[in-house]
Amino acid sequence: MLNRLVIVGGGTAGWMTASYFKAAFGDRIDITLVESGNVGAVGVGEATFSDIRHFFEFLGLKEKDWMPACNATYKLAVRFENWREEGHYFYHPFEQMRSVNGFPLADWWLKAGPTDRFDKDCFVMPSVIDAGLSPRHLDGKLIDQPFDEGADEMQGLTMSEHQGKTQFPYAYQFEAALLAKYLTTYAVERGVKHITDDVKKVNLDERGWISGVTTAEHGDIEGDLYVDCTGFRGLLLNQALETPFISFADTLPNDSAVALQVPMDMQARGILPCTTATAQEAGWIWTIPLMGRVGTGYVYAKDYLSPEEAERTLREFVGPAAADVEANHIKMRIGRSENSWVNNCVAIGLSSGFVEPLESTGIFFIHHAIEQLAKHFPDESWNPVQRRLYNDSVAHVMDGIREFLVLHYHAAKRNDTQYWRDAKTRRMPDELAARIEKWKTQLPDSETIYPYYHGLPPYSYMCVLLGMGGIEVQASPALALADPGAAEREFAAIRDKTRRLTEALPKAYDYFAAQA
Ligand SMILES: Cc1cc2nc3c(=O)[nH]c(=O)nc-3n(C[C@H](O)[C@H](O)[C@H](O)COP(=O)(O)OP(=O)(O)OC[C@H]3O[C@@H](n4cnc5c(N)ncnc54)[C@H](O)[C@@H]3O)c2cc1C
Ligand SMILES: N[C@@H](Cc1c[nH]c2cc(Cl)ccc12)C(=O)O
Repeated sequence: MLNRLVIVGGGTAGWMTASYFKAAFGDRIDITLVESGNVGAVGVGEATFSDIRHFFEFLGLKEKDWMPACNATYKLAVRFENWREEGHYFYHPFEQMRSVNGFPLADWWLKAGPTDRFDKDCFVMPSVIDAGLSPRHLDGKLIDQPFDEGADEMQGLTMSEHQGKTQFPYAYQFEAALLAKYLTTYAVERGVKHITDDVKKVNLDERGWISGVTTAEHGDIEGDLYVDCTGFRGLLLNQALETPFISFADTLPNDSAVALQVPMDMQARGILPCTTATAQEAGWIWTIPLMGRVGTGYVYAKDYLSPEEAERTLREFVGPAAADVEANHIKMRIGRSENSWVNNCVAIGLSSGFVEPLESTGIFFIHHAIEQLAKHFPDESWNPVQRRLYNDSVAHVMDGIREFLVLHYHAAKRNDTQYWRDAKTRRMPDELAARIEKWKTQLPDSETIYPYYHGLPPYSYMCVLLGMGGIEVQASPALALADPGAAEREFAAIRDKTRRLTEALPKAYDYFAAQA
């Protein structure tokens, strides 16, 4: 029975992988994780999809177990600021689009004669976020959602099995290094062997399969399946096995970032419970509120901006609080490995692929890859069909998210710099151009978005199209014949629920302070 896993790399990918497989297979799997004490983790990666709750549920962890240890907060949406024009913002929330008489409410919104805030008219959460509120009451009760932690609907489902059933109203934001540290303890307590050392050589047999890794001080480490969690360098998959990397640079130009971890009195500042993406002259700045600090960074294209200019802009954006904070400059490898599982090596995390952090998808990629590896875990036959099924699923998720991110830049109305003008004319994935033509006539639905599971529902595409404002969309002609009464009642119900929640819910900071 194949049951010896050797994981190289101890960032978020390495420790999520180690923890998950110990939770999945217990003592029936032998896991060694080796991580360098000299080569740091990338040091960012703080916001998630709401699906990450399946990961913590699978590990048997409740929010109260891990959130305080990771300075974590809730993320109710991504807030896009200044993507349409200066001063405009909209949300991409974790809230399903309601449907009236078979048409999405956004379609009725278009027919009714749009206001400038489709999100506040069609969803409840944007107003909850604007008010800086928590989605849980001080007693921990979640706003009326169909399920909560530990509910039957959460048990045993992978993310892909769960999508479309119910939409949990929030995701998480946490300090990446603290999560890796928390998961290290979780994994080592359950038997993972942790070695701090540098892998100096990846040894291949005559077939080109990995026979072991040689470390600087702990000799050779041998296993059955090797998991490359070495980040952008792809030490095992891309370097040792020479697996080609497919660049997405022709459609996603942002290849650089500069990050700051800014200590902050969050009680005085207050917590806006979302990740904010503020458009800039040559990219965008993320702002992620955590307990005790703010994570922020400028994601940009080096063809349009130098690292020095990016850092200067970021420091001006943050203000005096950034004065004594050291900047972390990062070169991002944008794209994906041709295959993430080759022979007996599987890459998970940045070593597998990455598409810039605009919608916080890096950790979603890790979680998806882990679930798929558990699903397709090999036996002695090393059935190539398992590898093919795995590689197809991982490639689809990355290719789908790539399309979704490219849509953001093509749909953004602003055109005040060469960067934003080029965003309109830059090549896009062939299929996306065809999809956009359809969406100009009919809002996205499950038939017209990227056809394979990639973690996003049609309403996410509606949010981008209606929020960014650069692509004209129209209401379904059929609505001209339909009775608007039901839609009007739905809009009124949203306004009523918004009023009740914004009157009843606690401030986000107050909720977390009460849980501490
Ligand atoms: C600017 C930026 C912002 C991001 N924001 C988000 C976000 O908001 N949400 C999100 O989901 N994702 C985000 N991501 C992606 C996220 O950071 C990564 O998915 C996550 O950190 C996982 O990284 P990793 O573990 O694959 O690699 P890394 O964190 O780089 O870890 C690599 C590991 O390999 C080890 N290593 C390297 N070489 C050797 C060697 N020779 N021997 C032994 N060990 C070695 C290192 O010590 C380290 O432990 C962001 C990425 C970037 C670049
Ligand atoms: N499965 C993802 C899809 C999703 C639905 N809404 C959002 C909003 C944002 Cl900011 C990211 C992702 C999503 C999930 O439920 O997290």
